[in-house]
Amino acid sequence: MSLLDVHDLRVVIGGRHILHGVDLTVAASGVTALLGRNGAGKTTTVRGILGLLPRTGSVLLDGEQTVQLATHELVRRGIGYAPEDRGVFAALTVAENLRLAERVPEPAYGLVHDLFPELKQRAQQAAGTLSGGQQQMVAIARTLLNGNRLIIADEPTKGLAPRVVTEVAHALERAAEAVPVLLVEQNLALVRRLAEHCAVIADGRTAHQGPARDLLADAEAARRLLGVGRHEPAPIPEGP
Ligand SMILES: Nc1ncnc2c1ncn2[C@@H]1O[C@H](COP(=O)(O)OP(=O)(O)OP(=O)(O)O)[C@@H](O)[C@H]1O
Repeated sequence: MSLLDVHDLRVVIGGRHILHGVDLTVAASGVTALLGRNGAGKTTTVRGILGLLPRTGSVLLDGEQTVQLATHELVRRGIGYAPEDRGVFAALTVAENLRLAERVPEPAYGLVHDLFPELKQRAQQAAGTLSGGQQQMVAIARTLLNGNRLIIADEPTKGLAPRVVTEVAHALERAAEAVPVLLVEQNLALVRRLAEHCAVIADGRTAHQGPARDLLADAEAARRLLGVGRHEPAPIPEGP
């Protein structure tokens, strides 16, 4: 079953056609990975889905057309977004960052503190003094507060040390038990561990969709679509 069905998504920026027809199905549970080489159009796809860029095509959320909706309406309909730059307010505390994200009368702090006990311990710490991994946890935690139907996480492990990648992977794995996740990711070890389904974008269109396991097991396809294969990343340990 699918939660989000994107068909023929197109985005033009400054007269340049960035997306030429992206098709993407996000499963109603677990993690769906959005893959592609640098500059393929992954972030533009996410920003198009969220209405942060002018777009055409079809974006069905639970069967309902949303491509005409503004971003704040999509947020109200339950799409949570952890952007690539994390969007954390550095001068505010962890607690203040979370409070600013509250949209519902009873935010799910129980779930957030269960998944990220460190954020409870660091509630009064300025978010700018957190490590990259901890800031990423704030970004993911914000998406979990409001009972969202879908979380979109854009390269949550980018620039993080391997040990921290493991922590974020574990957090995402647990988050996906509560809410379906669309995960933009270049780290194939993380995709292998977390994602059941995947879509690959190349040059602004969908080049492949299917079970993540099948793509990662096909070295020739992975090399052709993702430019990887000879330097397999080390597996991410279970944990922590
Ligand atoms: N605001 C913009 N103005 C002009 N070109 C843009 C803009 N945003 C993205 N692009 C171009 O669109 C293409 C796709 O960019 P996008 O950021 O979606 O790729 P990506 O797959 O997310 O890449 P990465 O993995 O490097 O983040 C790139 O060629 C990029 O230079």
